[in-house]
Amino acid sequence: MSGEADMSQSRRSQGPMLNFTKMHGLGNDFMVVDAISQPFRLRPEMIRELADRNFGIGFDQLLVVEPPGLPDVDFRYRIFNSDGSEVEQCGNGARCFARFVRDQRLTNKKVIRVQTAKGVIELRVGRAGMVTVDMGVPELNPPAIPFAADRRKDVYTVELGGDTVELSAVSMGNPHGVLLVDDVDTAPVGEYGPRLENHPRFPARANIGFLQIVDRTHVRLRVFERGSGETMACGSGACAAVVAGCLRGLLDNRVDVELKGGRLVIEWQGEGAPVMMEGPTASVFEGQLRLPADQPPRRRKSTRHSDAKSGTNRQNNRHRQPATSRP
Ligand SMILES: N[C@@H](CCC[C@H](N)C(=O)O)C(=O)O
Repeated sequence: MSGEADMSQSRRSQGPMLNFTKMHGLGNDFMVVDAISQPFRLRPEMIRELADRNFGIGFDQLLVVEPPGLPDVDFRYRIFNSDGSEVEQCGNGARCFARFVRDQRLTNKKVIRVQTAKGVIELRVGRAGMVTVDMGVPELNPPAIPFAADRRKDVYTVELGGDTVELSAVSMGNPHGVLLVDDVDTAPVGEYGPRLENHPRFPARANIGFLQIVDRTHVRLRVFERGSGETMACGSGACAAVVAGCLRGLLDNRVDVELKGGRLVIEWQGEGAPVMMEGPTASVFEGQLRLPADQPPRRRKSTRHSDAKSGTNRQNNRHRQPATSRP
């Protein structure tokens, strides 16, 4: 399926066309763009317009594929929330990213190393669209999350305008607060989500997870995402929730996380170990949209040559600084 979006009503003059792919991981949906062959510039207000589900394409996050800026890394991965803010991590997006770079034949590797704003993550492509992501070691030290606290604890008490809530604070590259609830279906996601997202104890804002323990290997989870609102699934939120549940002694090392959009398998062996996330990816349609006129020059089109040694397109292996897309 393919389509063309005309976003020209908000534009004075018209620029080149941009190819994109609409994808999702358990209903957490993305617009994914190859900015290696199509360097582009989008301002935050344009991202907000494109993300709009009535007036735009509609997505939770925009994912941008760029050339890496480090040696021994295949790509750089940039993530923008639907409010236009650039963020450090997106777990469901990372799986879709892996599928996208293979579908677009930007690489034929099955293990792909990707530079994010918070370090390098490794993506492993499996069968039938399944991808496993090494999401790195969770950060629990309050200033690094960032979360305001005088010392590290597994559970913090937070004042919320007259109420008090208990939450765990975890960074998976991006900040998360995780609350335990009896039943996700009746959890106050719409009320507490935005208030905790913007709580002064999370100076960079946060994603807020509502975690129901079913048993030691099975949980249910809803996540109110920073900059996007409640989504059908949040991969980094699922990782943070399992870390929080393990820290409280409630979970085993391998847990099925049931989200509105489906199920992820999360594994964590404990302090100092990376969190592994396994789940599906889906490609929905390809489209084109016309960019505003103020775009960086396009590179000359050339045939893609697969590098026999690395498996990644040679063009991509040049370590270019700085970023080619500047939303
Ligand atoms: N949907 C994501 C997380 C996207 C970023 C998040 N909203 C943030 O601001 O940190 C996931 O699957 O992890």
